[in-house]
Amino acid sequence: MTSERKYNGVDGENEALLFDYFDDDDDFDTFEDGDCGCEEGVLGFSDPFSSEVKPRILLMGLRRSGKSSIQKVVFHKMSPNETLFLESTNKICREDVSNSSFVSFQIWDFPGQIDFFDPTFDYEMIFRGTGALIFVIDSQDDYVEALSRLHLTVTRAYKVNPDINFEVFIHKVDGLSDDHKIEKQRDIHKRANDDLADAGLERIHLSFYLTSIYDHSIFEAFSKVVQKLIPQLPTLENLLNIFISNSGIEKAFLFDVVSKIYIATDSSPVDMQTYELCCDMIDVVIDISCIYGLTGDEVGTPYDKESMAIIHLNNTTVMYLKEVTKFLALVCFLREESFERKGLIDYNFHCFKKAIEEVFDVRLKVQRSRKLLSQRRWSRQTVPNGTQVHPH
Ligand SMILES: Nc1nc2c(ncn2[C@@H]2O[C@H](COP(=O)(O)OP(=O)(O)OP(=O)(O)O)[C@@H](O)[C@H]2O)c(=O)[nH]1
Repeated sequence: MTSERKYNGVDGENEALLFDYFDDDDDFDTFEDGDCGCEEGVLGFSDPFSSEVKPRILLMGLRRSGKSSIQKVVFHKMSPNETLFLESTNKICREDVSNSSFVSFQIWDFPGQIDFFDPTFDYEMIFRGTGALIFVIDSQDDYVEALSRLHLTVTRAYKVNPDINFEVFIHKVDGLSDDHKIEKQRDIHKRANDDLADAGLERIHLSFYLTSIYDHSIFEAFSKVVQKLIPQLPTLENLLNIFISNSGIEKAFLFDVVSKIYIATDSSPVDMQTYELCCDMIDVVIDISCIYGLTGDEVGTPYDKESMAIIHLNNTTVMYLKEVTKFLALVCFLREESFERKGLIDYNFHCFKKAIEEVFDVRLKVQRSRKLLSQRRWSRQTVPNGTQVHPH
């Protein structure tokens, strides 16, 4: 479930517009449209008391590095081949992703050609509210320019907000052999870190991922980026560890069904094949349910409380999928002999699900109390006839 909103262009003559929108020191998430001088619907925060500040993920990199394709494939189910026809982005595109209470963030896709460090462009405001900055490097192209751009972006961003997670996607690796991939990663890793060391900024941590939209690597990389932004991650991992160790399960993933991002898994290592099998299983469940699960004129994903699936693989492994919440599914791998105790697994799953609901509840309560607090703050700043008084 995604909603897309586009900003006015920021290249050429429109650059100053963006500066105007952000021309304030406060976090704009709490502003009404009128307060920050933005065009109606541009920022579109209809609830001025909203305390939910969605983590912001920026997609940056040179032109044609693949930023828009990544966004379209991961969040719009666009097939990789269709991205060949994507036009170059000439506006900052913001997208709200809120598939579940846990997976809730904004993605900002930056046009490759903007002069990000133009003095009229308020990059400080953008970096201040950012949780993760994904820098996409086209591995099939010469990456010298991309590396210097990465260095410039990271150092500026770090100055404004040292808490940003810097994620480097070494992208389009589908055309490279395995040896070549590793070699490229090593080279890019070394050069990027050497540049930072030369600038005396060794403390900046860059994470590197080999990605392609033509396989599951892009979903896996995005999963890891998103997981770092989920404050409840250790709790979720802990719950999954307890669940699998008491149920004879070998591996379990908590998936966001729509995007196929896994938001948590137990602490055993993840291998790519297992992850791919989970994604395929989700596709099968959704496809079969779409064909046979809908009764009439219903629209949307036929994923509900009844959704579950069991697949027996030919290597004595069983895959078990169950609905956890409206948007989340648990996908488990276990041996056939462990699956004989399905009753126990289902009971443990019931307890696991309840625990997840409790984690959601705590989050909701925190949000409500924050909202109440900010409402009180606003009403104190408002005189009886409703005119707003700006505090000095
Ligand atoms: N081989 C390969 N091609 C890719 C991959 N990802 C994107 N591309 C191609 O790269 C080209 C550029 O992709 P875009 O998504 O438009 O790039 P962008 O970074 O958004 O470009 P700008 O909007 O100009 O900044 C398209 O033809 C895509 O099909 C990938 O993983 N592998």
